[in-house]
Amino acid sequence: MIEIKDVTKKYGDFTAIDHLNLSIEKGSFFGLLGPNGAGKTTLIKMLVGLLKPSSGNIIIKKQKMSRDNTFLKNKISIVPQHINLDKELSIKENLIFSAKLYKIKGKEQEKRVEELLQFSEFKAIENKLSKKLSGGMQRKLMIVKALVNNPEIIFLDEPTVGIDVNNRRKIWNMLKIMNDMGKTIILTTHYIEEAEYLCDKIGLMDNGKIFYCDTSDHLKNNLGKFTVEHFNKNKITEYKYFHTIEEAKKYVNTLSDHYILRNTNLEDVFYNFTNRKVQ
Ligand SMILES: Nc1ncnc2c1ncn2[C@@H]1O[C@H](COP(=O)(O)OP(=O)(O)OP(=O)(O)O)[C@@H](O)[C@H]1O
Repeated sequence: MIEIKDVTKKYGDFTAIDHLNLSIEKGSFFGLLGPNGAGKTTLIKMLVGLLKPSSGNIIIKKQKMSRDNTFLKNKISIVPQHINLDKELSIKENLIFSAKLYKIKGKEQEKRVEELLQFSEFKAIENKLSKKLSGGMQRKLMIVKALVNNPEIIFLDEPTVGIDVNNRRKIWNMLKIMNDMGKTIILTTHYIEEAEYLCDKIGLMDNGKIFYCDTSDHLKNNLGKFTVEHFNKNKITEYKYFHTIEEAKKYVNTLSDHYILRNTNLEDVFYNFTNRKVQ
């Protein structure tokens, strides 16, 4: 459904995206996981036509994405990193305003807004001004707003950044339901748990490249399902990875220092490749 073909983006002399290739299938929930500055936002902006690649092509539904491809722009939606609500408008008015931008009018507009208010459980507080909502609720409203044009593909740039665990869970549940409804979802995150919980495929991103792309289980199993973390004599943490618990236990029996034996996570995979932490 989405093909990124040898895409590079330069800001002056600086290469933010470096000859990147990627395919994303219809109906998938794809995560771009990487630390600040990896190039995630730049890539998302190119995918939605807000930025032009310096070279290479982005093909969505067999069409080249560009700033003026209105056919494609009607099939997609973006939930940006910054709050894009009109804070002086109520929840319902924000949705109506967004519908108007897509030229959805009359009875169709009423029906769509009503459906979204029900789906999001905002109905009971539909007249509340969006500036009175908590940060988590504002993020949730941004996602609901992105559904107004009934998009096939939704791009979310760090959708739960700075949100407490409780509201994060609520947003995750909503995104799962949207994916179950058939929407293709692409999100960027630097939260390991978010990528692991939501995404069926994850691209590990650093320095403008996706250096590894697979399911969360494959990414972890290829490294070794079990991790032993221990402080060596120089007080430096060393990590060793094992495919079976028996191998891991055999190894810890040889250690005299303090150690932790645990399941491998995506942070380990990322660190093993880059020597850097995601978070
Ligand atoms: N308009 C710009 N001009 C120059 N450099 C930029 C511009 N936008 C981004 N960059 C640089 O490109 C690199 C990638 O930035 P980008 O925002 O895409 O990363 P990111 O992974 O989304 O990080 P974050 O989560 O902090 O947004 C960074 O080094 C950033 O400083």
